[in-house]
Amino acid sequence: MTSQTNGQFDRTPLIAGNWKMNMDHVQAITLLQKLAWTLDDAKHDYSRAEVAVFPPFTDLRSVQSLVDGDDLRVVYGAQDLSDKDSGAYTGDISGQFLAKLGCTYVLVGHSERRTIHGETDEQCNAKIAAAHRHGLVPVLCVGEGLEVRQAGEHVAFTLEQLRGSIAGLEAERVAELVVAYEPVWAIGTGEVAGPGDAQEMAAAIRAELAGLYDEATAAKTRILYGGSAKAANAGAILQGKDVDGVLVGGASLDAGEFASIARFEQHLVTD
Ligand SMILES: O=C[C@H](O)COP(=O)(O)O
Repeated sequence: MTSQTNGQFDRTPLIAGNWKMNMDHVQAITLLQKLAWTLDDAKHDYSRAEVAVFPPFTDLRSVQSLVDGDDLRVVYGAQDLSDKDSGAYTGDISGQFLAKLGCTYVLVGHSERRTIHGETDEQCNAKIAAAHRHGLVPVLCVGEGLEVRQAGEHVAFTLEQLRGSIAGLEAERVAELVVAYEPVWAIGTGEVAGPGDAQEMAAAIRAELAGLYDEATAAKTRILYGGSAKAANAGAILQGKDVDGVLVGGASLDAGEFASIARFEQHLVTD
């Protein structure tokens, strides 16, 4: 079956699991092993959907050992990074350390970082630069809260976050960037934006990138949806032609459920 999400632009869908502050390093091994076995059993084709997990920092060395030791195809990243490379920044984690742990990706500006820790677009911008200094691909999270959505200002709000976070970025960096649209009101609530809402925002983000850069660059950026995504709704969400994957929180803690999301092509509604 041809992927309906990325066909003409050859964007490989990304199914990303953000474990948030769940799973210690022992539990991480069990969860990742189960996920890899489930995908292997299903003969998952990773070229049709890339699978990434984002464990807590303290799990990353164990995850690296398992991935390297068992030659797993699942890739991984961290949930945050410092905008600095080293120095007196107690509690912060350098992108240099993440690169050394084999991370491919790093989340930047997740709504929980923005709302709980007060991260600004300027800080996200500096963190994206730090990620690039260390060869990590940033997954930039943007999205509006409920009041903004109810006021009908969700597109303008989200695009402003996008512009602020990527200011000054070169086109080739934008082409490899992953943007995750996560409406805050849909995170961990069971409320899921409709497939139409996800596609509306993904298209608006792509159009904004095309305006800031050019069509060819914007056509390469992968845009994900996040917020109460699960196997039952992933197929519909991923029907959107500009939606190139999902950033999954709660449902990524269940290996079977997350593997089923990665196998979303089975859930696509075909004519
Ligand atoms: O990073 C993931 C998002 O915050 C979505 O979380 P959720 O799937 O638990 O709603």
